[in-house]
Amino acid sequence: MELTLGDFAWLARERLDPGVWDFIEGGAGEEHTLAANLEAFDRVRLRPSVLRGAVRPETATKILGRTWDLPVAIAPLAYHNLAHPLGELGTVQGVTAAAGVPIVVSTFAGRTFEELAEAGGVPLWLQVYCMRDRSITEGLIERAARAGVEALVLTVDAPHLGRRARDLRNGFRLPAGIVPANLDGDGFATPAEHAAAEFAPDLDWSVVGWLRSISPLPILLKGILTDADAVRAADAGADGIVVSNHGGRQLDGVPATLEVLPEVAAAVGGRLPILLDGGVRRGRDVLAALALGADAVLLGRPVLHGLAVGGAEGVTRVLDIVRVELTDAMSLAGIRAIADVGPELVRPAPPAVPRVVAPAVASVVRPDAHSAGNGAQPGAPGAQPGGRVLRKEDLHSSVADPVMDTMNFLNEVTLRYPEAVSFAPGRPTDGFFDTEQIFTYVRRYLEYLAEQGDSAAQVRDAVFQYGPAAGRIRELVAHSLRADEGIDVPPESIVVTVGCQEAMFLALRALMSGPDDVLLVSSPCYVGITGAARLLDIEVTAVREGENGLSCADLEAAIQAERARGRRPKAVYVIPDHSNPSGVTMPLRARRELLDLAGRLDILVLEDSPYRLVSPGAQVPSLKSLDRARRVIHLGSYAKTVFPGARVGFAVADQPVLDAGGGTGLLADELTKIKSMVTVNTSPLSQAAVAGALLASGGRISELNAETAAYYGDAMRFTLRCLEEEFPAERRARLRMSWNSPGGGFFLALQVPFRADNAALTRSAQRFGVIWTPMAYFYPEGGGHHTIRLSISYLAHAEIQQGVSRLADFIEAESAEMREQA
Ligand SMILES: Cc1cc2nc3c(=O)[nH]c(=O)nc-3n(C[C@H](O)[C@H](O)[C@H](O)COP(=O)(O)O)c2cc1C
Repeated sequence: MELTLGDFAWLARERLDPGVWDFIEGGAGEEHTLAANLEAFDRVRLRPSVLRGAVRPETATKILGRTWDLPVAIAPLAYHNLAHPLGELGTVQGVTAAAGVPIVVSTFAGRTFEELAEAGGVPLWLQVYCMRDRSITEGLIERAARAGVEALVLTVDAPHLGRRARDLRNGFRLPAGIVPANLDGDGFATPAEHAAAEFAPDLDWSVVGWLRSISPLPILLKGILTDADAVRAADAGADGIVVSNHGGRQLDGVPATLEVLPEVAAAVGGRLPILLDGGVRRGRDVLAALALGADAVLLGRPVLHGLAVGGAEGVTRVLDIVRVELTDAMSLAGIRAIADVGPELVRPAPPAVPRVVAPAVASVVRPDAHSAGNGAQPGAPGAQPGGRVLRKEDLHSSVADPVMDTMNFLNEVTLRYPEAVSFAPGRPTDGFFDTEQIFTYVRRYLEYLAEQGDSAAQVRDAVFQYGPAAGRIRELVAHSLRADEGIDVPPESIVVTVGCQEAMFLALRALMSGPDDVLLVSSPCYVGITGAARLLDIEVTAVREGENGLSCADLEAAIQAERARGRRPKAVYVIPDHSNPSGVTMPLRARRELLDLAGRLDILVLEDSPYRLVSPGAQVPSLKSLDRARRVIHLGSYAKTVFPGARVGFAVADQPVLDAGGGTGLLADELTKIKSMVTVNTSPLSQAAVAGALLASGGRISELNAETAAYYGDAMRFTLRCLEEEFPAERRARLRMSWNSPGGGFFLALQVPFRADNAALTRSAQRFGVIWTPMAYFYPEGGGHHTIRLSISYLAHAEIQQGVSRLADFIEAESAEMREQA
């Protein structure tokens, strides 16, 4: 059961399309003002008077000659039908059932004034945006007045709409069929564009006189934030003002409305009624606003939340909650009637603490059931008002880097559209996992230790205790590398890591020693390496990949260019086999050239190759196996070959390191030192499981994966066949699309004529039930906007077939839309 308006917010979020949720919830800029509105109310402390006998407080109040059941009206909100098909009709019905309070109907209402007047018994006011073409505004006001509207609320803070990042990121457009019911014309689909074209940008105070000249209705000005403007409003003849920052949707950085209220109230000195909106979420917030000088408040987003959750009844419940909370607060504070509320009710506010507001869908983890039910405010699950809150800008800049957020959006889309076929996850198929295997593997390893002569206590400690930082299973890894890959290195040159990600991190930390050091990467590039570089403040230079992976000529040019700028390119990172994300494989000749270039230009090569042994057929020799000059640091992973839950990877770092005293060690020793301060050691239990798998296959991980590799190979071929069938040559040419045909790995790259960004992905998931990864995520220097990454590893044939067919519908629709816009 919903007990607070916060409960309604959570539920609404689950029900609404993410783009619509962001449109409703979002604010301008970095949403500081949006957060400030809420936080200002959080900081208010009330001073109750006890033993006042206030048994049943009276909540009615009189505004502009009319009695309201509560000092609360409904703020103008465009297009209620985004929240519920009933639109404003539901709001009117819901409010009528709850309380006699006015509803301010937006210029952009989705229902006609006539319908609304017919539907309910509460006063309707009209919110007015003044258009460049005043005859439109005049016509709107006349029509509203004929339908019985009782007051005009001119919005004065919107010469155009504020820059709302969420809408821009989402490419938000009003869904088909959502149009203003009381305006003629078109071009409404993108509210910001429409406003820029149609709103009068040059209004001055004379607009009040103009309104007065065309309508006898009371005029309120909405969007006043300073004492000076409040006085001007009174002088210009306004009948009331609304202290508002448009719910944080216009100029980001203006103060919370509650903060400016006392100064405005003092300046107005009772000449006009003062309404306030922005952040009212509880009955006690109403009391706080009244105590600080408002005559009433307007309720904004919570009304849409109620509508989304339960239509008209939802709106009734939202208002009921406000009424119950207000009555409760009045009664506990010893207040009998609204007229008794005065400044003595509030204590001076404690200092501001930044507050978290409902975050953009693009960057959140879904609310869990726990936080949905406990009345927490949206976006701040578990946040304690007054507790320590950190500012993001005070944290390391990497946390605000889009590269760190890329996968969140994908996860969010995947969770939101569980029915969609997803070509996004690069995870291994579950088909070959068997829970019993883990026990078998661990047992196998422990038996091996005993066979090697370890005592019972040593065997026990091998899994129960911390282990050596460099790893316990280095001999087995070395043996397997020799047997499978022809990589012949001593065990001491190996460090067993927590996944390959830690191996990358250690290698970068050790190699990159100064601000001029540069890491070269291919572009597109796996985000794990660019993310690790970002965490370590390492500069990355991207080199465009061709059909055969990195071109050595381009790489050489990039290295020389960096050197010419006084920088030190130290290493290049490559995935030479069936790369993530592009699926590209470097031919043998290119590998030899790369090693030659590394020698000539004195750089190291970081080779990451997780897909080799789960790909069908013979593989091109790895760079490390061809490396005769210890130029290659091989970064290994058992995620695809054994199982990702083990989180076991390794680095082969056999490069000698000389110290100042002339001593020599291996780079692996240095990585081990760093590791001891990062993860101490890789879980011995996980190492035991991986070691068991290595032992079970005599070190030949390729043999262990023969069936798996055949499965992935088959999935790749089947996907390519489905693409051929869906897009025969003629259709492919018409749509200007193409794709590559990797012989293994998990990924392929599809070129499309339209922009394959997050907005397109959302449309694809929502309307066509198919999810993919925008390749642009993987371009460190920007680009890839017309490419899609498809992963084949996780889907059965039937899903692949259905997914490709949905993809075809999506691509047709996007291409048609693109043609229309051209
Ligand atoms: C989805 C949405 C649409 C809005 N549409 C309008 C509008 O058409 N005209 C207007 O003056 N204000 C509009 N506003 C601003 C509200 O009237 C109000 O100032 C704000 O929502 C109050 O803050 P709150 O949502 O924190 O209660 C809109 C706000 C939202 C959230």
